[in-house]
Amino acid sequence: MSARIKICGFTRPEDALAAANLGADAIGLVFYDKSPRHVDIAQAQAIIAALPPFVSVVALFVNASREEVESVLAHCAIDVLQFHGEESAEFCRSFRRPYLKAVRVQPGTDLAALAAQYHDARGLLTDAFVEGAHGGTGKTFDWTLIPPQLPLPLILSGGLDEHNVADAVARVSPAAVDVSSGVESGKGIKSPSRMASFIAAVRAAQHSISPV
Ligand SMILES: O=C(O)c1ccccc1N[C@@H]1O[C@H](COP(=O)(O)O)[C@@H](O)[C@H]1O
Repeated sequence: MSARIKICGFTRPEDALAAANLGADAIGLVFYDKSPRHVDIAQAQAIIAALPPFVSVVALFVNASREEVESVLAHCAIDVLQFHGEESAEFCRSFRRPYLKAVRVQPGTDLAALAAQYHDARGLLTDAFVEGAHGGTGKTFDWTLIPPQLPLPLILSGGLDEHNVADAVARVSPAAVDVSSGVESGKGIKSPSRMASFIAAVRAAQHSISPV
């Protein structure tokens, strides 16, 4: 299986369209108002309207209220929810949508236990633990903290970029990778050339692991 690619934190329709045209499988929209990549519903609708068919739209939340999540779902064509805070499994599954649970990994994080807790998630998304931040920091973490066998698909994120993603794919064999800062020219502004290099690096790493 080739690693699927999600690029997160779009604020402009033209960047999301460029990502889709370059081959991204999914784009992420950040509904967290403390993020420099935050979008409101009108911005999200414009970004989604620019996309071609068969590109998944992921809505990212950090400890949002039920009403906030439901409002986004009511107004935007969202395929997958991504929860980046301390949301319970019960809360995540209550929307009856595919969801990803993000975990900020540090020594002692029990990923196997978290995979059991969020067993109905579409994947466990591993990000770097950075004190005081919920994600999108551009920091990597120690990938050896990821157990070799997890009962959920692993989505690797945290500080990935065009220079380290091939190594990450070769070492961790994730089901998918997720990147935000590492393909930007400024906060919330995605660089077409960095996105192209990132996607090419993932594909090349995959090809060297399984050439057919
Ligand atoms: O992108 C953000 O601003 C953000 C804010 C709060 C929580 C998560 C956020 N982004 C997600 O963080 C990871 C890692 O991002 P990076 O590549 O290290 O910048 C990724 O899953 C983003 O979707």
